[in-house]
Amino acid sequence: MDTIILRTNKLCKSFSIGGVQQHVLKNLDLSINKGDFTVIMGSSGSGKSTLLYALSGMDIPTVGDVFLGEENIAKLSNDKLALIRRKNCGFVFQSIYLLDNMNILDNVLTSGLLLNRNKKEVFHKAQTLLKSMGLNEQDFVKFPNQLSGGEKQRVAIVRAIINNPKILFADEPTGALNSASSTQVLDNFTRLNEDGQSIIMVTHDIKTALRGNRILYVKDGTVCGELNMKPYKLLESSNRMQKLQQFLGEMGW
Ligand SMILES: Nc1ncnc2c1ncn2[C@@H]1O[C@H](COP(=O)(O)OP(=O)(O)OP(=O)(O)O)[C@@H](O)[C@H]1O
Repeated sequence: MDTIILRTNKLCKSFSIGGVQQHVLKNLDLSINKGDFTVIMGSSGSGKSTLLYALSGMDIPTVGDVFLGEENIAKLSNDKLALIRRKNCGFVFQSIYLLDNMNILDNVLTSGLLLNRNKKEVFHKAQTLLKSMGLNEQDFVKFPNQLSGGEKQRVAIVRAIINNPKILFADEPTGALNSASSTQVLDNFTRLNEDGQSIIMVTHDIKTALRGNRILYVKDGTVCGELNMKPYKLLESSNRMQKLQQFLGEMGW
């Protein structure tokens, strides 16, 4: 049976601009299963990033609940929320926020040591993960401005997973990358998911979305449709593309 790791209950998010309320998410009920590679799609401005931020505790809903396991993260103090987020959530964004004054290894270690004080263990894990992402030992002492965009994003993924997050959240992680670098980054997401990592990713890019096994479509403040597919490696890509295009067509994309 599927295990639900994240669940919303009547999730609403509104913004007030100049006294005018904009209701972006409206009574949204959603469950995310452990091990899924969930992709959130929808037209520009439909609320994809707003949903991702509410699901991950990066932002607080206006009304409603978000259960991460048993914990309702919509109702926590800022301090408690920050701790829960650090323990359970990893983040990868389109803009790559590495610390420019630290080398690659230190960027990863800084995150790892926030939760694990065993320096030797964190050091070993950081090196292993960086290598598994295709980075060489010579790269470890380089600074972010000495790496390509794709290499930097792979470091950002390592930093996001160094503390074994329950869920890896990604917002357009290949949005700023060229095609070859995007493929490398996506191959790493696929590999992590095959190893059991639950992933929730926002994208407007079909090639990126193909990596998911569950595609959610956001429209009118809610999830108005979903497509379930076999994991990426188990369903041939032309078949996958056809299914996704048909689904997106039905959704009015
Ligand atoms: N902090 C904020 N303050 C005010 N309005 C906001 C804020 N964040 C988002 N919005 C508004 O909420 C709506 C949804 O934004 P969101 O970024 O979630 O959309 P999106 O589907 O991710 O769009 P895109 O694909 O263009 O990135 C937009 O109209 C946006 O202007």
